[in-house]
Amino acid sequence: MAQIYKPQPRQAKNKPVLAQTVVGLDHQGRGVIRTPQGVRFVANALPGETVNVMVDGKYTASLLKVLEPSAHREKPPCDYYQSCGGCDFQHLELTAQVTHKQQTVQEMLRKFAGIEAQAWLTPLQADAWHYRRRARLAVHFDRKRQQLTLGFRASQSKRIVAIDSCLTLAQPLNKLLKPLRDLVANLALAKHLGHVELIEFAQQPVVLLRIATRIEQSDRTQLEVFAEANNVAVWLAYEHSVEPLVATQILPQYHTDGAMLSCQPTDFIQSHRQLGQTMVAQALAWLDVQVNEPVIELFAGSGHFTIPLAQAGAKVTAIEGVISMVEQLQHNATANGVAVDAFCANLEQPWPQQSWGGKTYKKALLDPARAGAAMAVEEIAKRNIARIVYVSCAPDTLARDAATLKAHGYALKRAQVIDMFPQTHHIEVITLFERE
Ligand SMILES: C[S@@+](CC[C@H](N)C(=O)[O-])C[C@H]1O[C@@H](n2cnc3c(N)ncnc32)[C@H](O)[C@@H]1O
Repeated sequence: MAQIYKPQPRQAKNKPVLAQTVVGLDHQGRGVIRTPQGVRFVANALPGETVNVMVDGKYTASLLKVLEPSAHREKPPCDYYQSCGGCDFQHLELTAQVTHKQQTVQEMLRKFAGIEAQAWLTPLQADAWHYRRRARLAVHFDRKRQQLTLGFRASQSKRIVAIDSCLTLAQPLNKLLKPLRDLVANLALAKHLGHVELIEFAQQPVVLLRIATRIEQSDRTQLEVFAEANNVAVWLAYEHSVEPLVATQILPQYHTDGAMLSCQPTDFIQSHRQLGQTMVAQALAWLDVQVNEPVIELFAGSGHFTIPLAQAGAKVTAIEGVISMVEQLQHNATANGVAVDAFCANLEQPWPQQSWGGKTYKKALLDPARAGAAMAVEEIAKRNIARIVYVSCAPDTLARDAATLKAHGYALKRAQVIDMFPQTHHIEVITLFERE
């Protein structure tokens, strides 16, 4: 047989294996080590552990072996844990997760705002498994192999990890994973599907298909059979609109503290099936709302805090940036027999141009997205509002905004972690600021 030259596969560059002690945990839940080249962050490593690592980036190293484990290390119960990008804290015992979350907020407030909370309340916790009421599943149809993959993205990657079950997903959604995959694989639509969302609502779960084309009748029929068999509502989200598969389908509903609210399935809802309501009750208690007191609520969504505030007797002015959510909030107020002034505005802009910007408010409640509320806290502070409850899902922007409030004479009276995202490093915290 003729000999031909075959190139050898390129050897991966030999990188040294280092034995290191983990000296801390960063705000993304990664272990911190000090190597001769500088600080590196190591996913899955815990403080106090001795580990073998390989430096694989300017700021990162990968964990090869745990030589001496931490007393807080747990065996992750999920089969997909090493590959799926959804959870990153299953290897850490739950109490230690929550302690770490509180310490992270404390450190950020100290470092970026020079602030200590006057009191830290015991963290609010509920189910730590099967708690998530919203999930986005990635879909890929391999045309060559005629094969469908439905699952979560791998960590830091576009790769999809096919999953049959998820330990953090609410059970009514978890049960849908297998039948949903079988269904989607048979749809002509599978090739045009952006992704699929599963959302748990009060009446029944919603399966939301993000699609780029109109659907064929054969797909429609299959989806109707699936909806009936699994007691779910199917909704279709196009680029600029969302509609139910069945025209008579009513809007989904969710519970808030003392009320039932409707929303579009594409609207934001709090991710923990129990702690959403708990958090509203806590915010109302901390605001200590009095009857007829003027309260401004920012980043109001479809009324999750607004309606209970109005039910408690406050005269609420609610601001939200998405017009359809403002309309929904108004509808929810009417349906629950309360009056609310709701306005659509971009809260990154100053308020003087706004009709509601010139009114007097005694108290404020804000629940921004991760970007925080830089402009809104400037505006609140200028108005001499006595008491502010700020709910945050990002301690870095909370610390930045807390610095603004401190500069205007506010003190951080109380803070409390709400464990809204167990088994992940994500943090939710509720804070109370008052003028000194
Ligand atoms: C974390 S959600 C909270 C929603 C609501 N408070 C709840 O509990 O369901 C943040 C809300 O702020 C809105 N939002 C984000 N950026 C905004 C902006 N620049 N101006 C006004 N609203 C904004 C979003 O549309 C979303 O409804």
